Parts: sequence; C-alpha cells; structure tokens
Amino acid sequence: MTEQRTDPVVVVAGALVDEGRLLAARRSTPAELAGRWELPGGKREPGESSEEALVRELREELGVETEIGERVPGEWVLKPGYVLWVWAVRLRSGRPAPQQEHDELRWLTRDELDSVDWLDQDRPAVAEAAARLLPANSPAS
Ligand SMILES: Nc1nc2c([nH]c(=O)n2[C@H]2C[C@H](O)[C@@H](COP(=O)(O)OP(=O)(O)OP(=O)(O)O)O2)c(=O)[nH]1
Repeated sequence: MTEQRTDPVVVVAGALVDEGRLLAARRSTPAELAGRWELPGGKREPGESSEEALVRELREELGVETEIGERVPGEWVLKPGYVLWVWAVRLRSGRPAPQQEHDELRWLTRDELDSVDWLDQDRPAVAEAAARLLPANSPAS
C-alpha cells in the first residue's frame, strides 16, 4: 500500500523589528499555550499567499499595518503536521496592542530575549530571527 502523505499546515509568523528590538507576544489561548510567548501570526487560509496571510494575521492580532520583508530561512516543526515559517516585518502604521489572542506584548533587545518564556518549539526560530535581524548589542540608550 502507498503511504499517504499530506503537506504540513504552514503557520506564518512575523519577526517585527523596531529600533533594534523584536516583538514578543504572550498567548492568552488556548489553555495549553496560554502564558507562553510567541511570534505573532497564524495559519494561512485557502487561496492566500503566505505574505497576505501574515499581513491579515498581524492586523487582526495586533491592530497594525505591516510591510513583509525577507523570509528568515528555515522551517520549524511546531507539532506533528504543523510547521512555522517566519518573515522579517516592519511596522507601516499603528502601534501593536494585544487583541484576543495575546494578553501582553514586549519589545526585546537581543540581550533580553531570554527574559520571556518562549514556546519551546519557537526558540530556534526566535534565535535565527534575532541573529539575522537584531543588532549584536543593546542600542545605546
Ligand atoms: N501564531 C503562532 N502560532 C504558533 C507559534 N508557535 C506555535 O507552536 N504556534 C501554534 C499555535 C497554534 O496551534 C498554531 C497557530 O494557530 P493560531 O491560533 O495562532 O492561528 P490562527 O489565528 O490561524 O488560528 P485559528 O483561526 O485556527 O484559531 O501554531 C508561533 O510562534 N506563532
């Protein structure tokens, strides 16, 4: 018998960077993920490109308009059948504010990345995004 294979579900997420800081978002749902930190985003809907999905998700989840930049190379398994793809994202307008899916947002310098409890499966993606997108040291204050 031939093995049945289906493509994994792609979760698209944004590495929003502003003034040398990366935006981390704390999930408020579902219960098993609540309190853990992630890169905001979500699943693509049928017919949407990844970039379109990400712009929509960031509008819904943070209330902002964004410009999608380069993809952060890599693909991270979130759970069986789900993979995470990440893009560099810049703010076009608005100031991110938590909506339904999150209850707190924080802008983190590279030195502060370990100060939040990232979802385990997000850690390698966050490390890769930070290595590519954040300055090596905290910006001078
Ligand atoms: N958005 C996002 N989801 C993540 C990350 N890491 C991680 O394991 N996940 C999981 C949580 C969810 O099971 C799934 C994404 O679902 P979601 O709830 O954010 O997406 P969505 O907005 O399309 O949700 P829905 O309409 O199906 O409720 O991936 C991450 O960094 N960002």
